[in-house]
Order: sequence, then C-alpha cells, then structure tokens
Amino acid sequence: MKKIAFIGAGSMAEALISGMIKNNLIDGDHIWVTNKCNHEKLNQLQAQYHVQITYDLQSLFKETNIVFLAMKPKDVAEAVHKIKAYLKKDMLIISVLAGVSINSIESLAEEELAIVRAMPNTSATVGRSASALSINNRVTAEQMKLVQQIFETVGLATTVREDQLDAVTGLSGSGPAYIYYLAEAMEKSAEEIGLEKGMAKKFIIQTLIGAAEMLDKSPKESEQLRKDVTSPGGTTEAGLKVLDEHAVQQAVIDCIKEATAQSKKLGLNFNKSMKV
Ligand SMILES: NC(=O)C1=CN([C@@H]2O[C@H](COP(=O)(O)OP(=O)(O)OC[C@H]3O[C@@H](n4cnc5c(N)ncnc54)[C@H](OP(=O)(O)O)[C@@H]3O)[C@@H](O)[C@H]2O)C=CC1
Ligand SMILES: O=C(O)[C@@H]1CCC=N1
Repeated sequence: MKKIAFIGAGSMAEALISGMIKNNLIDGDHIWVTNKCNHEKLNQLQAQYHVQITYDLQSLFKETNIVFLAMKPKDVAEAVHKIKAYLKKDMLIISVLAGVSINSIESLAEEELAIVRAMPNTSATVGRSASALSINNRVTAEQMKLVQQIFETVGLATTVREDQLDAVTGLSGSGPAYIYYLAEAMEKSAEEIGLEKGMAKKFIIQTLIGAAEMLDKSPKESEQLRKDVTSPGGTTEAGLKVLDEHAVQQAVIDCIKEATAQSKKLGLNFNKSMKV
C-alpha cells in the first residue's frame, strides 16, 4: 500500500484510519494526518494508531499517492486553498464531504485532478461501512482498484452516479445515527421498565445485530420479518400500535428525505459561496 494523507482528523477520518489499520490494509507509518489546529487530537491518533502527524505540508505531501479530504464542507475552500500547491496530477484525491461535488473540488484546486467522491459511514471503524463511490474520468483503472480495495477493507463499497450521492448520504451516511437514536430510546426505556443498565445494553445490541443479520440472511422482506414477530393480540402488536399512533415510520421517511435535502443544500450553498 502507498502513502495516504488525511486532511482533517475528525470522526470520519478516524473511522477510516481505524478500519484500514485494524484490517491490515496499511500500517500507521504510511498514513499521514493533519488538521486545522487541534494538536491534541493528532496526538491521540498517533498514540492510538501509530500514524504520522504533521503540520508541515512539505512532509505530508512528499511521495503521497492518495489524499483524503475529510473536513466539514464549510472548511473545504480554506483547506484546499492551503494545500493546492502540493496537489499533483498523479495523486488521487478522495473526498468524503457531504454535498460537495467533484467539479467544485476541482474548481477549488484549479487543477485537473483524479477525484473520487465517496460517502462512507463511521461503521468503517469496525469494517462495516456502507460506502458509495463516484469518480471523475481522470481516475485510472489502477487508482480505482486501490479505491475499491480501501473501501472494501472498511466495509461494503459500491459505485454510484454522482447525483445519487445526496440520497446515499441521507440514507446510509447519516444512517448509523438513526440506529443509535433508536438504541438510545431502547436504553432509556429499559431503565423505566426496571432492567439493569448493563444487562439491558447487551440485550439491545444482540437484538439489533440479530435483526440486521436476519435482514441480510433471510429471504424474507423486512415487512414479513416484522409480521413474523407480531403475534395477534400479543406484545409486539401492542407496542407497534403505539409507534403507528406516533407515525414513527413516516417520521423516519421524512428524516431520510430531510437529510438528503440537507446534503443537496450543503452543495448548493457551497457553490453559491464559491460561485462555481
Ligand atoms: N461523521 C460522519 O459520520 C460522516 C462524515 N462525512 C463527511 O466527513 C467530513 C468530516 O466530518 P467529521 O469527521 O464528522 O468532522 P469533524 O468535525 O469530526 O472533523 C473535521 C476535521 O476537519 C479539520 N479541518 C477543518 N478545517 C481544516 C483545514 N483548513 N485544514 C485541515 N483540516 C481542517 C478539523 O480540524 P480541527 O479539529 O483542528 O479544527 C477536523 O479534524 C464532512 O465533510 C462530512 O460531510 C461523511 C460520512 C459520514
Ligand atoms: O452529518 C453530516 O453532515 C455528515 C454526513 C453524513 C454523516 N455525517
């Protein structure tokens, strides 16, 4: 594996670094990380993953093959401005930014670059990301192989059209947060119904893993799997009735649509601010 530079050292960068290292794709010596100013965070990454950390862009970009852009969309203009002198045609740029298009990044860099726009999620940490990838026509077959390898190491990787990435962001980029939200509610309920916290947590986790595995392995659709749990006049029916009264299913649909719209909005706002 080659040398990888991370510009941005937040949650998503750490999830990818952790996933790549734990799954033996690359060792810490070949991963270089920088951020805006949070030195403490860089120290933590160095201590935990043995990556190289630096604010010296010369060292960061020396013989670098792959550059991850992993800052918030609002910070990308400033970040790319700072590094653009070091970006070379033979480098592969992988952006994980929500909403920001490949063209926008190229405009900021003022250089024709091989760019991958990816939408992973933080489950990359445990090798379970659902990552969608779009590329521009300067990405070579060899670079694409490398990209597939990186994202397959941290989970499932699928190529999509760039115009589908906002929807992927709303569905699976943000998706882990929806599941954690449900887990939080289950944890709170466990307390109220008198179950000890540690024990309840184990039951909740196993229930989520079990249901996810059933969705994956069973030939049945999610609706049928739900019906299989729901005995007439039983406990599940009573519980689900309350969810229906609160229109929870529609709320989830609205949530994913809103997150998708926000991804589009981030891109539009970015374009407006850059006038691209
Ligand atoms: N979190 C998630 O679940 C996912 C996030 N994404 C995308 O990943 C990107 C990062 O998100 P996330 O990791 O959550 O964000 P964080 O806020 O956790 O991290 C952002 C990082 O960017 C750094 N940064 C900001 N400005 C600059 C700069 N000018 N130069 C170098 N580094 C800079 C910050 O440094 P400092 O701390 O020093 O300010 C920080 O390390 C976003 O664009 C998001 O859309 C995509 C999929 C999932
Ligand atoms: O909330 C966000 O904007 C980022 C993108 C997907 C997940 N987190």
